[in-house]
Amino acid sequence: MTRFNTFYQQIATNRLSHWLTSLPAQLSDWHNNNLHGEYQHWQKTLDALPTTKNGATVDLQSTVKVGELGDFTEGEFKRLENLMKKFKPWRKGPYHIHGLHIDTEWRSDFKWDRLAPHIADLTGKYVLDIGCGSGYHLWRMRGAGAEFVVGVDPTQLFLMQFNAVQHFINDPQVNLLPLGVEQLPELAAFDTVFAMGVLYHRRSPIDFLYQLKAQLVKGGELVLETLIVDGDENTVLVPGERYAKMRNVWFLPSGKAMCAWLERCGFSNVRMVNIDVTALDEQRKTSWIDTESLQDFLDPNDNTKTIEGYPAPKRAIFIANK
Ligand SMILES: Nc1ncnc2c1ncn2[C@@H]1O[C@H](C[S@+](CC[C@H]([NH3+])C(=O)[O-])CC(=O)[O-])[C@@H](O)[C@H]1O
Repeated sequence: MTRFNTFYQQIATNRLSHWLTSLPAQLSDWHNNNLHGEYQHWQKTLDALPTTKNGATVDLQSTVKVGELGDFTEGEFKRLENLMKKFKPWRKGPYHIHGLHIDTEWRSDFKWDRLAPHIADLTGKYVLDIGCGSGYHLWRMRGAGAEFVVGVDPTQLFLMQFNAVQHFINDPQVNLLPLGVEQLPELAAFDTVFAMGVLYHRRSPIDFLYQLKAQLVKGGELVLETLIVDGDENTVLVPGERYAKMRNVWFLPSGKAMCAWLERCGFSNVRMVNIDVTALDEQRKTSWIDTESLQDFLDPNDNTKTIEGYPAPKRAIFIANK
């Protein structure tokens, strides 16, 4: 909880101070009633991570990298690797921690490279990443100059992975809170809001778009990334029980439909800036996950289809202003 106390102190004196009316009660309720069965175990793993004595160099501009190989003794390095493996599956990354390459299932840097040329300059900005996973993109936002970076994600293992990386980078301007988007009050305080890979998990996508808008300052920028299908402004796929073996997938609009939804919700300057069919080098099985990956989610005889026969994952990035 100490980490959240520091966060409360920080926001007490910045433009997020109004969040203090609801956040401490929410997070203490989370801590008292919702901790994952493995939480205490994970916390012990975090506490056992080795510590560097001297300040390490941090590179967040082209990668997420802290320190160098050789900063730790061989024994400490082995301990670092074994402890980090206890937080498997590592889905979003990669991370380079004192020479340890956490080769995650996803190359999240590919997504960052696709969006970076199109977004407003983040220098000095307050940014929010909704559904941030382990927080890979939070670090890249900070690397791009953001002044204060907040991520929210309800999956507690991802909070642990973030805390493990934060243990080494130690940047108080980057924070992850264990909250779902539906738990956010209307903060109207962020210059840029990112919502990537989340819309298709929401049962009410239009309500979701209003929730995102409510976090932005007037004129602020939304960066939304989601799965799309081919079609016109009236095309939306609602898959059956599973899509690419995922159970919680609801709405896959066409690019045109997604733009129309954003406009209908009152966003302006709506544009689709990138379309990309997910390739097998972006999402793949590595030694940092024990589960299946994209290759297993596609039709083995036709990689243009999911195993259920739907169009294979195609993702698009949308930018709009409040
Ligand atoms: N109610 C919710 N509120 C907020 N987040 C949620 C919610 N429910 C689930 N999530 C979180 O949304 C993230 C989606 S993953 C995208 C990660 C990153 N953004 C990426 O673009 O690589 C993509 C995928 O798994 O398909 C997960 O971390 C969930 O815990």
